[in-house]
Amino acid sequence: MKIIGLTGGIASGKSTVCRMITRRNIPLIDTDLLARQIIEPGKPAYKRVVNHFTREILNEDGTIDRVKLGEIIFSNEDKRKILNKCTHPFIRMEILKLVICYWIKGEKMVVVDVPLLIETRFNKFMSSVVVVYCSDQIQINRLIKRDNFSELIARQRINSQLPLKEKIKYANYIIENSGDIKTTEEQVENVFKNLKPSSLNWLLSWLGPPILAISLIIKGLLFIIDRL
Ligand SMILES: CC(C)(COP(=O)(O)OP(=O)(O)OC[C@H]1O[C@@H](n2cnc3c(N)ncnc32)[C@H](O)[C@@H]1O)[C@@H](O)C(=O)NCCC(=O)NCCS
Ligand SMILES: Nc1ncnc2c1ncn2[C@@H]1O[C@H](COP(=O)(O)OP(=O)(O)OP(=O)(O)O)[C@@H](O)[C@H]1O
Repeated sequence: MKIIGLTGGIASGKSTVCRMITRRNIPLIDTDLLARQIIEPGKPAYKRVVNHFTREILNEDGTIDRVKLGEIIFSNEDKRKILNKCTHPFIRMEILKLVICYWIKGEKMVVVDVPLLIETRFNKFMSSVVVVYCSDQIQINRLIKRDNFSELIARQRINSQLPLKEKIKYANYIIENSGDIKTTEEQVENVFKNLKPSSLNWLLSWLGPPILAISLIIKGLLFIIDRL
């Protein structure tokens, strides 16, 4: 199975492109959604996050106030690193579980939408990397408009990630999303026509998920050994 990593910058258009991908009946794993699920009360990362960030980040009903947590971590790099440490191992495990489910179902391709694909070096586990790109000015304008941020806050959030100009260096395919939706849709069509696995390719890439699983298990064991 081919595992396609889709990434980009904040508000560069990943979700917009993902909607086009799911309309093509290609399975998609949305890591922003996984990140939301693993910090729900009772879920594995919840306790870790609350221990580090205190009950100050909780809503009255005990759920994590995502707006408050966002304000803390996007204005403080050390705190952002702490949140990443609390959440990323669990997100990786959820991705792995879903990839294996799709593999068992016999899917030939799965797209994993990971905003921090390059920053976390998760791109190494992907068959191909697709970067959704747009110009700096358009990225900031779209972010301000969508989330109602001031320019300062928008810049702070953009600067918390590797610049898009750096990310495209790791891309096998770039989707240029500075233009209109129709132009983006045409590029999505072309990229995924190219990525469609041939039968021979499919046979070879069948080994993808087990290799991903073994690599992540080794990484987990090394992490545990390091902490002993
Ligand atoms: C900080 C949180 C609570 C903010 O939640 P909120 O609902 O406001 O935003 P959402 O999750 O939809 O993220 C929006 C975008 O912010 C960017 N972003 C999110 N987390 C991070 C981070 N740790 N570092 C840099 N950018 C990030 C991504 O581009 C993402 O697409 C949430 O993003 C979170 O838990 N982040 C840590 C987990 C993570 O790294 N997620 C990214 C996917 S792996
Ligand atoms: N080609 C386009 N033309 C006009 N508006 C667009 C285009 N692509 C995306 N947008 C708008 O820009 C905003 C950001 O797009 P989107 O939410 O898809 O980005 P994202 O990369 O998923 O963001 P995040 O990193 O925050 O999850 C949205 O309001 C979306 O409607």
